[in-house]
Amino acid sequence: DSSNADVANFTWTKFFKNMATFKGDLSSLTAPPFILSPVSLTEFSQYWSEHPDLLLATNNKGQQFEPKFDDVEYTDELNQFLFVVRWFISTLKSQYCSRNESMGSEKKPLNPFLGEVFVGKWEHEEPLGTTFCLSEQVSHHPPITAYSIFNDTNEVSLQGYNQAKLNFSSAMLSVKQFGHALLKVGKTNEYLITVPTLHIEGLMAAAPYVELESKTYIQGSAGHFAVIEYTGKGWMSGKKNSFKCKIFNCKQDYDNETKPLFVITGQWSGLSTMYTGDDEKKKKNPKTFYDAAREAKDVLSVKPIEEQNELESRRAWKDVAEAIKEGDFNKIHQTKTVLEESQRALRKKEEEAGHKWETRWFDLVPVDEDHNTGFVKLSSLAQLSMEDVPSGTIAGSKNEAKWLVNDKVAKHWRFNRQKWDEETEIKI
Ligand SMILES: CCC(=O)OC[C@H](C)CC[C@H]1O[C@H]2C[C@H]3[C@@H]4CC=C5C[C@@H](O)CC[C@]5(C)[C@H]4CC[C@]3(C)[C@H]2[C@@H]1C
Repeated sequence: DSSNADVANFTWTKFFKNMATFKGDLSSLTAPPFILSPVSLTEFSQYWSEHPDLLLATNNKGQQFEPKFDDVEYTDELNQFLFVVRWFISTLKSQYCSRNESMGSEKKPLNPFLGEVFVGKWEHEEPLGTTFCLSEQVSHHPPITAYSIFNDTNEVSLQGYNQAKLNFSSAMLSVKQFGHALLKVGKTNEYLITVPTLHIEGLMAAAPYVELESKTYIQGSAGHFAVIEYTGKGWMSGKKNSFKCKIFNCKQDYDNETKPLFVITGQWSGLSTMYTGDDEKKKKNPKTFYDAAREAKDVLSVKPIEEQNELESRRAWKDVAEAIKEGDFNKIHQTKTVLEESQRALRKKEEEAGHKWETRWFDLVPVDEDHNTGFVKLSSLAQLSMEDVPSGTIAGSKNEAKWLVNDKVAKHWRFNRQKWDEETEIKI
């Protein structure tokens, strides 16, 4: 009824007023209740594998990638690289559209507390075993989530971390992503994947949704290099959620503007088509690469709340999530305050006892001590910055210099498998 509409309008305008001065991260964004999501940001790590079959298919074990083009010379590494690109494209709809699908629009996720964890698994038909998902809020100021998704049976493991820096300018909310993903397949093959800048469209229409911009780079340890360029509605392609992916034998071929081996174009939230580098211009011999709309996602299985540890997200946020689902303003505020107060008390106690919070399954590793991952090698191959700058920043670029605060050694969050193996309290 009109009073509700008035409330909604009032909060939108009030919201824009305080957004106009808004800078920074999730915690300082005060949003009206109807835009709040009952889901914590720690849960977003599962969006890297809601098609676990495509993640596991990256360990292709010599299998030929389909669709196959007759005039291309395939190697096992090239095939594997194509499986990696298809898995990555398949993650985007979950990452950036799942709230629109489940709640009608993008919403503001719950801002995880330090040490909050979210764990679950995908159980597969034999012989594919189980894929585990671990997510941990390794920092609260600024909010940083680290994740690890691994399947020992199939020898595929993904790890990474994410920090989102929000910036509101001229009624547009833009989001710079920091961090990256590292995929390990089998004993030796590794892939570095960067994450794109995004912005929120539809804010004025009170139906916000994510549009991606800029690029993703994928660098394989065998040399293969992919550049994925994102565009949206009203840009060149005219359709929202569009991308063009060019695949090369190596970064140098991209730099020298050598014809790509393959070109993939379409929508990451829908249908995409694959061509060889020769055929793309003439739109000759197109083959379906992936159809995001057709593939049912495999939802992560998570323990019932009563079996969860107090640090697990859905248990910790249970009362707040219920208040949000009820749309009960006061109860949201009251239940949030309870959680925030208990966190503040915990921090104070730590301070008095003189001990810092220990992260549980992830370590913050200086880049010159990062010997357990291929990050340094892959970043060098792709000539990407290893500094603490937005994901996908080119090494030595003006952009890198702009974001560099001082010459401190960059550190990156890394999964410590031994800490997980020694975990006794949190079960999946
Ligand atoms: C009243 C308007 C209002 O409050 O608007 C809030 C809007 C919904 C916009 C702000 C929020 O939008 C959310 C979108 C979130 C990103 C979505 C996907 C990802 C990918 C994932 O791998 C890492 C996290 C990331 C980048 C999310 C970060 C947080 C975002 C930007 C939320 C905004 C607070």
